[in-house]
Amino acid sequence: MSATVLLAAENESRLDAATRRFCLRVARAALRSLYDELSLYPKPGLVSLVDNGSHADMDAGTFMKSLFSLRHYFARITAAGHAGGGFDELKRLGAQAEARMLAATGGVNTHRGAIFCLGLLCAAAGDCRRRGIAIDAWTLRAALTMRWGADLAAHARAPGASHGQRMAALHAAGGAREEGALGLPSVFGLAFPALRRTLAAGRGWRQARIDGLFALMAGVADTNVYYRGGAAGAALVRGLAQRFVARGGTARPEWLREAIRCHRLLSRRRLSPGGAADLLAAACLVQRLCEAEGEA
Ligand SMILES: CC(C)(COP(=O)(O)OP(=O)(O)OC[C@H]1O[C@@H](n2cnc3c(N)ncnc32)[C@H](O[C@H]2O[C@H](COP(=O)(O)OP(=O)(O)OP(=O)(O)O)[C@@H](O)[C@H]2O)[C@@H]1O)[C@@H](O)C(=O)NCCC(=O)NCCS
Ligand SMILES: Nc1ncnc2[nH]cnc12
Repeated sequence: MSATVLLAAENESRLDAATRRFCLRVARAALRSLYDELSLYPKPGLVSLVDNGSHADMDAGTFMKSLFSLRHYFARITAAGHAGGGFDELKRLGAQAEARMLAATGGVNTHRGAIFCLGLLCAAAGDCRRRGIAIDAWTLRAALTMRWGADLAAHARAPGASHGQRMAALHAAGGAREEGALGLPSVFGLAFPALRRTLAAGRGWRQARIDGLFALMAGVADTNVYYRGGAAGAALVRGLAQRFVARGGTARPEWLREAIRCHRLLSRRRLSPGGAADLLAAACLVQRLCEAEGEA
């Protein structure tokens, strides 16, 4: 990826070479994080490189097309955060990215939640960089809430009839909008700590992502699950994940067998925790940004 190609449409003339390299580094970390999520198996009901889980209209190829279509977006939204861009600017870039994703996938929504959550994290990284602040989980969250928190709260209250908004009204499930308004609590408070704990215990990146995903499924109001399975489906997903976590997650030798059993059960019921998948990718991005800062 060349910097000129990635950032051609916006900001290019205003960015110095070091900032441009920074935006590209963040964009690469975002794409790798989406791949971290896609390539993980088993993921209950979700698409992976192994199978399509609960989905008839998408497979790993659809996700790869979607991922590729987002490569310019993550660099641009990082640059927008760096330039002190307001919420309307971030929303505009996100809406463009959604349109590209839908064009690339033939109209299938693969990454709407990820465009939102990872986009906000990229913008927050840009904001930290502009202010000369080291990037870590705390500074990213602070940048997000201080810079765009009020607009995100208003965005969460806006009326509308998306799947997410209908589920929020029916089941009091917050979904992506509430996540954004509260500064991505499921990323910073559930998934990222789970990733860190498993890595600190020496169990490796695959197990870390599995523990991160189950922590999210146990704790998140995923509007995608409500949309497909109603309150009973959401309770089933939460209950399975809570049991997996309570038994020690991947610390137990039987974890893989149990995770595959959950995957088969949710796939049979056509339940898909797509919001949790997007939030897992966001937590992977926080981890990757923290690692990159450590190496810088
Ligand atoms: C804020 C927006 C993301 C809109 O959110 P809203 O809730 O109003 O709208 P939805 O159109 O329903 O999309 C929300 C997507 O967010 C994911 N999600 C769900 N719960 C959570 C959660 N707790 N936290 C984070 N993310 C969550 C979820 O994405 C996954 O589901 C996809 C499939 O969804 P869907 O098409 O509904 O499902 P199917 O079952 O396949 O439906 P059928 O095919 O059967 O019809 C899956 O691939 C995941 O991606 C929801 O889809 C946002 O749109 C917005 O306002 N954006 C502004 C632009 C922007 O992003 N700007 C950048 C930063 S400001
Ligand atoms: N791997 C996946 N399968 C289904 N929906 C998703 N949304 C985001 N990632 C997903």
